[in-house]
Amino acid sequence: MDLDRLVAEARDGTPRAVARLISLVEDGSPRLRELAAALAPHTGHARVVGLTGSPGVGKSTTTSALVTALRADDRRVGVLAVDPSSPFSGGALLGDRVRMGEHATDPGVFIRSMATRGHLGGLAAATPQALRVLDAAGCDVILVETVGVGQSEVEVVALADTTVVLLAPGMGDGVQAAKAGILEVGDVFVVNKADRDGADATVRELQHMVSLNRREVSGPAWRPPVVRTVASAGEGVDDLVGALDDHRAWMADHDRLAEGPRRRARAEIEAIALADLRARIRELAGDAALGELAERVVAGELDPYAAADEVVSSVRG
Ligand SMILES: Nc1nc2c(ncn2[C@@H]2O[C@H](COP(=O)(O)OP(=O)(O)OP(=O)(O)O)[C@@H](O)[C@H]2O)c(=O)[nH]1
Repeated sequence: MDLDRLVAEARDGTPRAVARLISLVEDGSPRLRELAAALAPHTGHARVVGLTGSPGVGKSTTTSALVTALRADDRRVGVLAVDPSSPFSGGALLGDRVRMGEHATDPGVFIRSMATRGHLGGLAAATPQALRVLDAAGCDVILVETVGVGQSEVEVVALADTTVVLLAPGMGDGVQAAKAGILEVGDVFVVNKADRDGADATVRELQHMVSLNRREVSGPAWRPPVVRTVASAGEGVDDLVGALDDHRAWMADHDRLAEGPRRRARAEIEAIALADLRARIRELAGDAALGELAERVVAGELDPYAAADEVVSSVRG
């Protein structure tokens, strides 16, 4: 496979090339190192918006409505749906095309879901790599959507430049959000299904929680807005786009635009390094040396920390 040609085709906006490159990422291809080098000169343009929220809160509907709004503004859009709990790639799943049906044939939109079947560094490494593929493909905005609100989902959306947390009235979502730690990562909060009873109460509860949650910071702090939407009717979506742009502008004004890319790079480097170390330790596991260390720990001659020190120093060596 000619990687340079694939990258060139992806840069021309060929959906098949983009899809193949993301598959390489997903599968943990041995050529990822080469791919990272080939993509590097063509990245750094896209802004990444993460969306998270409980199942059923309206993430897909909101994402789709956002795509419509961004396309009306002639921005090229990537959508990456990440499911940390699923071993299945959605790349070829019908579900995506159904979910994003109206955008499936728009050449200005790339839609892709991703699992990390073979990727050693897991999502922390795979997500930034997939984002770079979409960035190189010329996306102005990439929407990263996760399924659910568990810890790993929160970690994924926190890799974004702007993180959107969605809630809906009457789901006890505020409490759940606090538990899952998503109040800390939210730059913009959305109360979707604002056509339902209890929307005002949810907005108030959220505004209160967000104000309590504001950490002591030395410099000026961004105040996360709470936006009301009825995504299924497209209502409030322009306000959401406005809030995203406001956050972007605020970050630019405060010289903080590099924070997102830096966070992604850190997560990626750490994940790759850890995966590499783990692989080397596993290699050692087949080795007589590790068996010997285990024997000595069992016999009480060595404590496990000292044994681990020996493993680490032999991996280093
Ligand atoms: N009343 C109302 N219904 C909505 C609104 N937005 C979405 N829905 C409906 O809520 C249901 C769930 O929406 P999805 O967009 O699939 O929700 P999701 O959060 O992506 O759900 P998962 O895919 O399960 O994570 C669908 O039937 C939508 O039509 C809204 O603003 N008001």
